Amino acid sequence: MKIDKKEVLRALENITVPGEGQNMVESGAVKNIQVFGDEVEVDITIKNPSLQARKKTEVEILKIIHDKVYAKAKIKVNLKVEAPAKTTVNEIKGKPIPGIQSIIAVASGKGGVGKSTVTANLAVTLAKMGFKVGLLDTDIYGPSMPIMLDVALEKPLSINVDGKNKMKPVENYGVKLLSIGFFTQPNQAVIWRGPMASKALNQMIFDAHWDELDFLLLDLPPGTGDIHLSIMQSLPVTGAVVVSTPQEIALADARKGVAMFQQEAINVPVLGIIENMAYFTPEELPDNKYHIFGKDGAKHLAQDLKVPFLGEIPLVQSIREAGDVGRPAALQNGTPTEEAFETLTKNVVQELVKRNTALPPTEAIKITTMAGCSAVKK
Ligand SMILES: Nc1ncnc2c1ncn2[C@@H]1O[C@H](COP(=O)(O)OP(=O)(O)OP(=O)(O)O)[C@@H](O)[C@H]1O
Repeated sequence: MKIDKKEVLRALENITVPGEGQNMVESGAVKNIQVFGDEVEVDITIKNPSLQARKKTEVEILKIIHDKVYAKAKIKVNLKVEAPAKTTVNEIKGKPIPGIQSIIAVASGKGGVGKSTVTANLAVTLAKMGFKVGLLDTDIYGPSMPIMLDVALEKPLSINVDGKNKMKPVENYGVKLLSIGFFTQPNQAVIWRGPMASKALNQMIFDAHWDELDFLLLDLPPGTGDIHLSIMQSLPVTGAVVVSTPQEIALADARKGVAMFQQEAINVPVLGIIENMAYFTPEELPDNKYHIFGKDGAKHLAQDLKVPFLGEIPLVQSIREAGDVGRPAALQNGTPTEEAFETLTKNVVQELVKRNTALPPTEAIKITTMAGCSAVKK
């Protein structure tokens, strides 16, 4: 009996490789077929490396050739596995929050590096640029955003939306704000455990009427603890920025911050690193730069970690004062500070656009274990 190669091909068109949509001929999995009388040799390459997939492929090839071509054919299957290169892109699929285009998490490894100050200024700058902006202050350890946006004495109202009671964010300078700070007494130390905090955060996200937003900024608590994991678990974060000063100990923690977002279980794209307090410029000597905390530390860290460097913000007395009186410095007109925040904000938006064209949407992350997150307290 002489087997016809074309018949073998036709037979193989009836079966697929496990996990691949097209039949194995169409998908290109079948690389070669050789026939010698009643002997058939099939070379096939599959992507799925599991033993089950390899066995199934082999058995199905034998079966279909025996069924459709020749019941006594002597068949040899040469199976090769070529798993696709593991992508470093975000594999997490998106379940976006209706109406919210992008969620940007602002993190810092170390406390006090100016993460909240930078977040508040990013928010008002985005609003000045005409974007619809929301800001969620998730810093359970020290929610400072109500003060920075001068709404500390206000409270979110309850409104009815489609028959449901929703929390209406407080708004100032074109920025909608919800903060843990609205629900605690001003001098009350908030010592919340992860699950409590995450419940409150969930309410501020899903039981709030944010309406349409181009950007929702998240002011994360400092560090890389379980609250961060809780947030990543419940929110489709589009990208993260990490704020650091150029100082060595801040940089070491910023490195941990970047690593936290990049670890496999979280895998949120890092849009870049921001250097705050990059240098000091006295008001009376605006051209002088004193690198109090070191020079270009965060820039070098960004290069080292191969993430974008988003810009530097100087240490300026008026930035601190503006934060204290609740009118972010970026609201100034025509000052170098306003300019610095504008450049920074443009860079963040640019990186976000790049990210959105390169990667799929981020889904709320399903973390089942905290293993691998070295900074998580046991
Ligand atoms: N560029 C800057 N120039 C001057 N002062 C600044 C600057 N950035 C931040 N500050 C001041 O530094 C202090 C700490 O800033 P901020 O509260 O924003 O830090 P943080 O990183 O959010 O802190 P934490 O996360 O620990 O609450 C504040 O008093 C703030 O006004």
